Amino acid sequence: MIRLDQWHPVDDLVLEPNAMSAVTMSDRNVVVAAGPGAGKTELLAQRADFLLRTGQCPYPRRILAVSFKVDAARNLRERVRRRSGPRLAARFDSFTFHAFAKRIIDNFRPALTGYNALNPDYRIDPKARIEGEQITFADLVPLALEIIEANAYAQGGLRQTYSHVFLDEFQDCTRQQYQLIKTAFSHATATLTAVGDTKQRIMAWAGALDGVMQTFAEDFSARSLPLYQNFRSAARLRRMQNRMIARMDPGAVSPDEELKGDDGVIEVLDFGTERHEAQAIAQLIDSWLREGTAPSEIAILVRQQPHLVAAALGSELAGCGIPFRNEQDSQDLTAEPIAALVFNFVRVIADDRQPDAYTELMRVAARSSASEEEASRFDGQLKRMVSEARAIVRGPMFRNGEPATWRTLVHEFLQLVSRPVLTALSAGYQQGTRLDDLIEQALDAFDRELAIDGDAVRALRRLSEVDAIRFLTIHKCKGLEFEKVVVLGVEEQLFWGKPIAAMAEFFVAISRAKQHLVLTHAKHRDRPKGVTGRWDEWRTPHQRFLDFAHED
Ligand SMILES: Nc1ncnc2c1ncn2[C@@H]1O[C@H](COP(=O)(O)OP(=O)(O)OP(=O)(O)O)[C@@H](O)[C@H]1O
Repeated sequence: MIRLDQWHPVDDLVLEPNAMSAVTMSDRNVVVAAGPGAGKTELLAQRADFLLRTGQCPYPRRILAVSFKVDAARNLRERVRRRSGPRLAARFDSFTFHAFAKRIIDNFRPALTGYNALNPDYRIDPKARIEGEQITFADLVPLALEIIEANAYAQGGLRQTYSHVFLDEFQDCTRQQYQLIKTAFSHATATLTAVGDTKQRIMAWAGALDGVMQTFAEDFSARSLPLYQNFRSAARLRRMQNRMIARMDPGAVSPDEELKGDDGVIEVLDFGTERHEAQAIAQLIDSWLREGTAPSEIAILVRQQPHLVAAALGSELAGCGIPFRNEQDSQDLTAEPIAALVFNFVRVIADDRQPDAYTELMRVAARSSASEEEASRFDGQLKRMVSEARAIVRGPMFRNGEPATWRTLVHEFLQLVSRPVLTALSAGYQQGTRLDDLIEQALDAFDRELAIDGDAVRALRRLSEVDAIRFLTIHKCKGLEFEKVVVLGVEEQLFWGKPIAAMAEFFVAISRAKQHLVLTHAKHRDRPKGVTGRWDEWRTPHQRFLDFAHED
């Protein structure tokens, strides 16, 4: 532990005065409002380090951080681990609102009564609620709230556990989520730090509370500390963001002299059809990769239906052998330890130059070994299984794109690892059919990728977080950043709805780019096969948004 005056920002980061005050604030709630790339998430990571290292969060108490998306929660957890090391980071719990609510339900489930009572092995299913047996994601926060409101033990437990609470992307907090935080912590000893940007408020349709940052400041007597920097984007990109800010929140505009410079690229590309668009963007991506840009630093953003809008680009990239991940379904899945285990096993079988995957496999799979002798026996069994499986997939009878064989091999491997080890991978795996559902989802995701070109190694690269470029909806890209961003389809037919909401989404999309932003539109997009709902073939560029790209 170090004294307060001995603490310096980790990695020698220079923090602007308000950021430094927010990071080192000892006993007051704080709300930090700032634009994209201002370092709000970084501020939380630095604050975690300050609190843990100086003992402001005294052992055994913990810090709770609540985000909206799985990726954002993981991002923050990893930043704290990198900054503070695993020992201190072990007292940092970074959850999504859903995961936080589920924890409360799992720990205090007997407090739920009547229609809300749940069996110990209840399931979560997006489709429907079945009394006692199954709830939907939308039920998680209200049920957790009911527990906290009614049960003094639950309330006391939370308050004793957490001395500090962080709220990331707070502008998108819904009424129920806010109520949960307020009920759990308002009269408590916990100190709260909320960060957000009202211009990035993109969840209004899902009930994000209007003016929640202001409400929080009043309810929690929080000190308001705005930030002014943008550490992410190059000058040209910042000027574009600034032109949008002038429209969305004139008071937050930066003075021109702070945004001078020729750094950064913005391109607006106009195409006749989605096929021309796909060919040109695939070529552009190919040139970026050849120049040395890492695949994980390239993102394709689409407002809605990325699997349809970006389908032509997906085929074009597959044709060029460029791995990509459509994160409509895989983003949350790859964060699951069981999916990582399944993919690592297939990786080791399909490609024998994967020492890291093999080591990871051993690390996870050998957990049940009680003694060295047992570990070495397990090691032998695993080696034998891997070499037999490799022989099968390299044998003359095996066609690479044959999903059934891969499934059998994976199931044999999981059996060897044993059920208790698998269920110990994550707290939720003991419950209901969650573990088996995730195994099936991982295998289905692999099958889908395998069906593209029948090549298991490429299928895995597409599922990887490092080797593949990412296709994301704007909602999924919140809080993330990339060197190169392509916003596909800046068209009236995609950016429809309430103008303020559509503008906020466009703002979130363009502000993810560090260096290079490409905005596209096509005049015509063929109706994809099998789509019977609304689909406009003829498209109009969203001129108002595209105009922000042009310097005056
Ligand atoms: N004080 C700092 N000095 C240098 N770099 C910083 C600093 N703070 C943050 N950064 C870097 O700037 C980038 C943006 O930071 P961060 O993601 O925390 O911004 P944010 O405010 O959460 O953005 P957004 O709201 O757009 O998601 C990151 O790459 C981060 O590492």
